Amino acid sequence: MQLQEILYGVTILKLVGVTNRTVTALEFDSRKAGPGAVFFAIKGTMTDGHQYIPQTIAAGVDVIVCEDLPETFEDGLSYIQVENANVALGIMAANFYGNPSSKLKLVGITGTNGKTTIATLLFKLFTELGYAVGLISTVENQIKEQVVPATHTTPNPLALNLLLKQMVDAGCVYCFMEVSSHAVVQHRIEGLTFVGGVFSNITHDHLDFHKTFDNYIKAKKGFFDSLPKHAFALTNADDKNGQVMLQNTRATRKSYALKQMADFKAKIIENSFSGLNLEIDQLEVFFKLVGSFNAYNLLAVYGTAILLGEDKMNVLTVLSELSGAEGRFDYVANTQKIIGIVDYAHTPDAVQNVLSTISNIRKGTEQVITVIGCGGDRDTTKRPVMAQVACDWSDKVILTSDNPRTEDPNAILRDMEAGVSPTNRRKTLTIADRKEAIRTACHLAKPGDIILVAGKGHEKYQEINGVRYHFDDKEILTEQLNLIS
Ligand SMILES: CC(=O)N[C@H]1[C@@H](OP(=O)(O)OP(=O)(O)OC[C@H]2O[C@@H](n3ccc(=O)[nH]c3=O)[C@H](O)[C@@H]2O)O[C@H](CO)[C@@H](O)[C@@H]1O[C@H](C)C(=O)N[C@@H](C)C(=O)N[C@H](CCC(=O)O)C(=O)O
Ligand SMILES: Nc1ncnc2c1ncn2[C@@H]1O[C@H](COP(=O)(O)OP(=O)(O)OP(=O)(O)O)[C@@H](O)[C@H]1O
Ligand SMILES: N[C@H](CCC[C@H](N)C(=O)O)C(=O)O
Ligand SMILES: [Mg+2]
Repeated sequence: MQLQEILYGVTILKLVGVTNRTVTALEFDSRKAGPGAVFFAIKGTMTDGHQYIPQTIAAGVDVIVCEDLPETFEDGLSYIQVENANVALGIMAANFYGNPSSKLKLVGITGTNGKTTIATLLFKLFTELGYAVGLISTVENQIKEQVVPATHTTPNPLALNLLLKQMVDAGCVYCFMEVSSHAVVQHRIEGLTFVGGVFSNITHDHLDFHKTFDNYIKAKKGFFDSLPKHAFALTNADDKNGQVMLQNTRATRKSYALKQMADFKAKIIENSFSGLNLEIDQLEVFFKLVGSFNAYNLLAVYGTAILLGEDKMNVLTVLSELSGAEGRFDYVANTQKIIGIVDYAHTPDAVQNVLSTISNIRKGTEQVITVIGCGGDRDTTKRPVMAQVACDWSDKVILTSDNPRTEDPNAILRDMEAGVSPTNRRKTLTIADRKEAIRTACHLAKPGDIILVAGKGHEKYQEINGVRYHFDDKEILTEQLNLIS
């Protein structure tokens, strides 16, 4: 492809060299760049891509996109100075792959909790309704029935546009994708055309990256600010910041809520371990998903489907048959009727939602035993709060490791313990080995008790010092529950 075609829509501050040259690849990692590639020098959180420019030139790269031009230029090469290399990467990645997002109907879902659930339900719903659909999510990406492993919630612009192109080539009509706050700030979604945006909620998370809650709100809002006029923007009116999200959007504003006036309304009639009975748009429907927070997710899915022109009855009929996403309120029971629940709750709000759901459903005498840890190299301020919430809502809590990544697991546990009040201390144990923690919870449980293993959901690994060891909460919980039955 010609460089000048790929540059369409990019604001160039300064150009050195020609643009009528052929480009065969785009790359932002010097270690992968070679002849025919354009190298993007990105200022990251760990290092500055500009320092690798000489290496990429030595490897045969002949086009450099950067924010700071080098002091000297090599003959025959092209240097393109832009204000923000991430923005240029997004736009050029979209151009390079033929702007696939404009060739299907792309809907983005953002918010602290619920993105995977909403995106996955939309994927399943539209597939059942007979469409060819794509999915981009934390658990996995999908091109119709083909599964493509996910590395991020929202992939980098190159991986993202390649996936979208593969979806278009496979005949997909819709794509439902999660839009993380990191993706908005790092412009991973720059250059994409959305037909709709959905907001789930915003609570405490990722303050290591965004620094303040205000910045975090702005990041999520940035997605709605960038939506085009013909798109819809569907928000949760019950969330304190639901309206803020849509303040400056050009898109058509729509809302859903359980408590406020909204375009799409629902009421919880019954919430049990077998599912949710909702009154939705004056119809009473039973859904297989458990927990009042899922009433919001279901309503968001319903609203989106209606805004995309689907028939109300068809949507509700299919939706009532669907199960949720893997590792979200996933439960197993043994012959002694001990219930084990695996859930991806990894924020204070999600932990509280899951535990309050359990507490609303249980009959009263059973104990709730929670096994919980916090990830390393992530927001440290959520650690004591998550431990506190777990203690406040459980009869026993076992603090354990999540993905320590490069941190000392015991240091993470000390941060969590700081949130445990003196009165809660007597119901808390600390067992760093996650398998041992789950095993202990199973041994402490009596018939009828409920064990919640929170934080890792669908993850099939535990990351310790850069190595991912096989680890599956549901597998271990099932094995341990069977051993004692
Ligand atoms: C904090 C963060 O989001 N980091 C992402 C970011 O990396 P970065 O900005 O830190 O990059 P860096 O390591 O400083 O390097 C800067 C530049 O130099 C380049 N480089 C670096 C070394 C070298 O030898 N040569 C070279 O060219 C790098 O390729 C990069 O272009 O850009 C990279 C490429 O796109 C991502 O892989 C990386 O994700 C890391 C692995 C990550 O863990 N991200 C998480 C926090 C994340 O994105 N999570 C969200 C939300 C999760 C959720 O709540 O669902 C997600 O969307 O997944
Ligand atoms: N609407 C909701 N409100 C509050 N909590 C929720 C909601 N939906 C799901 N949760 C809780 O949050 C956890 C994560 O849900 P889900 O994976 O759908 O969210 P996510 O936004 O995709 O998370 P991530 O940012 O990690 O990808 C669930 O396991 C559940 O405990
Ligand atoms: N996708 C989120 C969730 C992490 C879940 C938890 N298991 C952890 O490792 O912290 C993140 O990267 O922050
Ligand atoms: Mg997700």
